[in-house]
Amino acid sequence: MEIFNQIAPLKAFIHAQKQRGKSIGLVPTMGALHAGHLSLIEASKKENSITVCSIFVNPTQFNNPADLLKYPRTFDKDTLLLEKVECDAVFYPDNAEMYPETSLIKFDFSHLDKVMEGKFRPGHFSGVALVVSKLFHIVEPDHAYFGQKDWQQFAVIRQLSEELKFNLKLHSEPTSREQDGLAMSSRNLRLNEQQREQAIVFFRALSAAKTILLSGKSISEAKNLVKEIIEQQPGTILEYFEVADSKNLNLLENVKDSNRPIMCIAGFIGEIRLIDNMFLD
Ligand SMILES: Nc1ncnc2c1ncn2[C@@H]1O[C@H](COP(=O)(O)OP(=O)(O)OP(=O)(O)O)[C@@H](O)[C@H]1O
Ligand SMILES: CC(C)(CO)[C@@H](O)C(=O)[O-]
Ligand code: BAL
Repeated sequence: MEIFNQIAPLKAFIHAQKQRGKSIGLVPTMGALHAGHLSLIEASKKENSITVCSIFVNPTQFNNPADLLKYPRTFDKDTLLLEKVECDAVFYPDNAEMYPETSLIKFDFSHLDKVMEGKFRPGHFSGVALVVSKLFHIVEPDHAYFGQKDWQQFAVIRQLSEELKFNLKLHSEPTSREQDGLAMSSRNLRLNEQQREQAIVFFRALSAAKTILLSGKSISEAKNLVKEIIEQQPGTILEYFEVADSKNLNLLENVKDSNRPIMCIAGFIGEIRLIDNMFLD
């Protein structure tokens, strides 16, 4: 497996592969890899001759400096995992390689980045869009793979890719879960044993909301139920629970107003912020 810290040699590698007619799959990550990330690598390997995984903890997408500081960094373990699944190349740049001393560009996605994650993490999606644009420019992939767990991120990147005419196909892969249902997440590494048990509350709340929504109850009844479930679990705080149209992210008051509604949740276990989501079908 090739490891690149710099853009120029990575571009030369990609160029040589493309000249040989190889297709390129890109899996952007922030490292601290888990089975969810590896499922994206597997998906890319199935459809491409060369898979590139990027590992970069992107400072411009962090609205909370403590979150950036404490973000898990496990590069040595990550490379072992990537070797094991036979990823072809890793791009592991530092901040200076990716950003000028002063970064000025900001993105605004109108409604798409004003709700849910965008509302509670101002500037987050601007930072995501900026770094993903850079990665798409550098790697020029034929396919790029993202996880359903960050559904709003996928909607924003789809808009970005359409508007900027990136010539690639985007894929959203299903959320990999622990045995008890907890969505795998790099931030789970920060949970202590008790918090790890408590963290299942978000999956439990989504599952309970799905059951009552499918039985015909209203979204406001589902919101009350979710609030109740989270309040009953000590050490946890609900930030939001919303039901949205999965394409345009309009928040719904009635599930019948969308062809494919998705329930999205975010909250804190102690100071660790986690998100999850579930489709209603
Ligand atoms: N459980 C999962 N199953 C499938 N894909 C996932 C999962 N968790 C994250 N991903 C995807 O992996 C890619 C990289 O995500 P990232 O490195 O931020 O990991 P993460 O686990 O989401 O970390 P965190 O949420 O703590 O930032 C994203 O496209 C993300 O949606
Ligand atoms: C897409 C991404 C790698 C951009 O930094 C990040 O937001 C993530 O890991 O989901
Ligand atoms: N997986 C989303 C990246 C973030 O939380 O910043």
